[in-house]
Amino acid sequence: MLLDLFVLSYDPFCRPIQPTNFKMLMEEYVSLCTELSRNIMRGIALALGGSPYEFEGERAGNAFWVMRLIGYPGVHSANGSDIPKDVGCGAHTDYGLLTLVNQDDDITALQVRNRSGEWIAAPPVPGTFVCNIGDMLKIYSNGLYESTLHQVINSSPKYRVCVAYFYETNFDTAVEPLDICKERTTGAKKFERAVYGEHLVNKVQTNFVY
Ligand SMILES: O=C(O)CCC(=O)C(=O)O
Ligand SMILES: [Fe+2]
Repeated sequence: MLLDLFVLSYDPFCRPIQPTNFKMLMEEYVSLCTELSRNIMRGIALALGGSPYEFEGERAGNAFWVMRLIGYPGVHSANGSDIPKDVGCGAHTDYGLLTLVNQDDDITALQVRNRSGEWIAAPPVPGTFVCNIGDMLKIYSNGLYESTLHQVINSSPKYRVCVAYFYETNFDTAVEPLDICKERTTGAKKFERAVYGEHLVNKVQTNFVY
């Protein structure tokens, strides 16, 4: 994996003070993404047959969020034949509830694995986000929503920027299939209970090997 990574989360002291409007813009962006994610989750809760507020309160009321600003260097090759395949991000599923991916409009690098096991491109659609389902939503919905395997390969000569906003349950939340989702599937739970923070730490330790 080869990329430039900057991670923003709760800690306001981690935010750069240069350029001077960075902090203000990021805070505004995060607040809009949080509001949008909350509304998407309300729509999903309704679609699952629950109340719109199913994922609030104890479940994700005080949502944990992380935002990654990721830069993927462009690939330069003298003869076009030796393009390295490692400028990107390896195959993974996201950890939490939802991810809002805001990617450069003119580079197709994000790929998603479909049900037949093929990798298909998720080309940018200007003015839209790609919305990934995360592992916690897969568990809550008892598999009615799948956390999609995805990867990023930047084989373009251009530097690609992606801003990924992750909307997650509270760190200490114990997540298990909702009754309404069990009833709509086999009646039995397909996934064991997971504490979100433990799942996160475990995945980060196994996904990012230094
Ligand atoms: O760069 C992208 O398009 C997606 C990044 C991603 O999947 C992630 O940060 O989890
Ligand atoms: Fe991801």
